[in-house]
Amino acid sequence: METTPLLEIENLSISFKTKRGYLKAVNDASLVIHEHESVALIGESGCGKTTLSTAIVDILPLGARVTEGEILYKQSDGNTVDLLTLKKKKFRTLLWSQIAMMFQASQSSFNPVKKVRMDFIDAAKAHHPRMTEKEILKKSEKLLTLVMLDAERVLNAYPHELSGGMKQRALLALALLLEPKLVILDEPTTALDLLTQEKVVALLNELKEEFSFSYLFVTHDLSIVSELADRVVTMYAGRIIETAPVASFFQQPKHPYSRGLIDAMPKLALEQGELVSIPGTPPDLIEQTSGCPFAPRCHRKSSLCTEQMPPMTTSQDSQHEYACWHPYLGV
Ligand SMILES: Nc1ncnc2c1ncn2[C@@H]1O[C@H](COP(=O)(O)OP(=O)(O)OP(=O)(O)O)[C@@H](O)[C@H]1O
Repeated sequence: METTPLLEIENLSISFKTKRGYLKAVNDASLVIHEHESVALIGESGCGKTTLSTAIVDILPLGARVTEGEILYKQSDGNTVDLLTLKKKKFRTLLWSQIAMMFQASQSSFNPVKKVRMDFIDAAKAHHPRMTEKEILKKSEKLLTLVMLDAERVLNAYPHELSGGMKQRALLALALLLEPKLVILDEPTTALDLLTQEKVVALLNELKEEFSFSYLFVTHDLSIVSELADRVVTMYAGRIIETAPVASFFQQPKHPYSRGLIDAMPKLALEQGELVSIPGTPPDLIEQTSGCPFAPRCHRKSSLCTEQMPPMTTSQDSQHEYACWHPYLGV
């Protein structure tokens, strides 16, 4: 595995201004994505996955503000820039050409009154004005075929003429058009039926091999994580609480929350026996407490847990990083 960092998120905090006060959706999060690496961001609903990933591509929702941190990106020319302080114009040149995204809401990003071909042509022309339409369409056809679509039909269709699954795959082809180095996918398979899900996961793996880019993908589905990720990052209450290589994550999760997620996973749990859900619900992120945010739901907690937030610790074999006073060690 190549270990050159492509994206380094350092001590990132993001708050939403709400009627009840500031809600800290991302809290001091640090995360590295290496070149050619596929990283899965997991955690229950509302733990900050989408907020963190939208910050990378500068599409934070209204009311959200980065209060601290850096997002360092190594550009194709080798220079590193902080995406958070980059001028808008420069940022736009990076977007799609080096960093592409496919978000839950992005199915509606096709222009509803134009044929799909125009989205491909406009995207390519914006970055490569000298590319001819013929060249763009040839490349688009190749990519659409790769994602198992009838290229001619899709390019000549209006978005509403395509099913959800077709649109999702067409978006993937569009995201790859400019050969980005990093692709950010938010719930890439959520809108798809099981069979199409399997195809898309297989396809994402193939595409990664063919184009050797990096993925950051957000998902609730741990079975996809096991098939697609090289490394897993667990978030809870806006914090990153564990990161580990995928095999080690599933075999020996250190943080009780990661273990809880695995035990609550139907497909994986059934093979091993019982399926157990995590009691309770994530905390209100407006009320920040000093201890570990998972403590109220954790069966391993001690008084220390409710008093002090555990620091990020590296496991003895250097495989895991976890923030827990009472991790599962030697399992
Ligand atoms: N527009 C908004 N205004 C106020 N709070 C928000 C807004 N969007 C998200 N939040 C809050 O920020 C926190 C993190 O939300 P986020 O959507 O990033 O979580 P998530 O892990 O991606 O959840 P999901 O898996 O459901 O997409 C949650 O507490 C959520 O309620």
